Amino acid sequence: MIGLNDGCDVDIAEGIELFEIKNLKYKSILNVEYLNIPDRKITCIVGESGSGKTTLLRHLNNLISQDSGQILYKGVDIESMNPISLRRQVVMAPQNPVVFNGNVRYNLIIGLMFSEKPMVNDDVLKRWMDLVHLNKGLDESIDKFSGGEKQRLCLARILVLEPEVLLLDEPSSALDEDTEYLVVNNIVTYAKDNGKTVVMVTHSKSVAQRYGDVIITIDKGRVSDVEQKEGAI
Ligand SMILES: Nc1ncnc2c1ncn2[C@@H]1O[C@H](COP(=O)(O)OP(=O)(O)OP(=O)(O)O)[C@@H](O)[C@H]1O
Repeated sequence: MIGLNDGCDVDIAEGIELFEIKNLKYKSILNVEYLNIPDRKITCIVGESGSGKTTLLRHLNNLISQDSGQILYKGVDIESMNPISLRRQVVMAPQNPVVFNGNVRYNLIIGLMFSEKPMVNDDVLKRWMDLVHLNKGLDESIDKFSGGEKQRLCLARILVLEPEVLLLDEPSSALDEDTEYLVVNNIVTYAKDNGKTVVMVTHSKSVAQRYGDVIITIDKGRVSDVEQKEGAI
């Protein structure tokens, strides 16, 4: 059942905090006193390997629950929200792509099949594939896909769902630099044009500088820096 506090109908002004994190502690991995993530902006999370970036991202759609503290989404404590309702609005593309036996079409629509959203036709699927520069046929088997192709397939599967918030964990880690820029550029452009919020973990400082409205640096589980681009918010 979708609860009253599921955040679906709450409309907030662009740039106002979409997520607010207060005194979050998780094992010895995360210790975040305060952090906010603005609505309809591109927030990049950077930091050394093992600093806690993925763990922070996984908290935002309640894939992990904090030991203490609070995360608010549109002012609502996510612990009080129906997790399914939350994850329909806040969708994560994990670092290691998950693919399913079958063809490209099946891999693209499998998320839709479990959502309450209407099915889309092949033309729409092809448009999402173009957006992530995946030049494959919908009937092709994914058996022989490279790591980078699987990664783009997974990104397209998330985009098909058109969620309010895209949590992207190293979305271009398996891509060469040129493809990385093309794909990230297209996703960012789509998000900006359609009022979506992106929270992206990236190893690439240049990607963060180029696309992030806000750049959050995590160091040993703590927020060590928040850079806000001039005029971004
Ligand atoms: N479920 C868990 N239980 C215990 N330790 C964990 C768990 N998940 C992650 N860790 C540890 O927490 C730390 C942070 O992991 P996390 O994956 O969040 O880092 P990261 O900054 O995303 O790293 P990378 O850039 O290498 O992906 C690491 O030391 C990791 O080994």
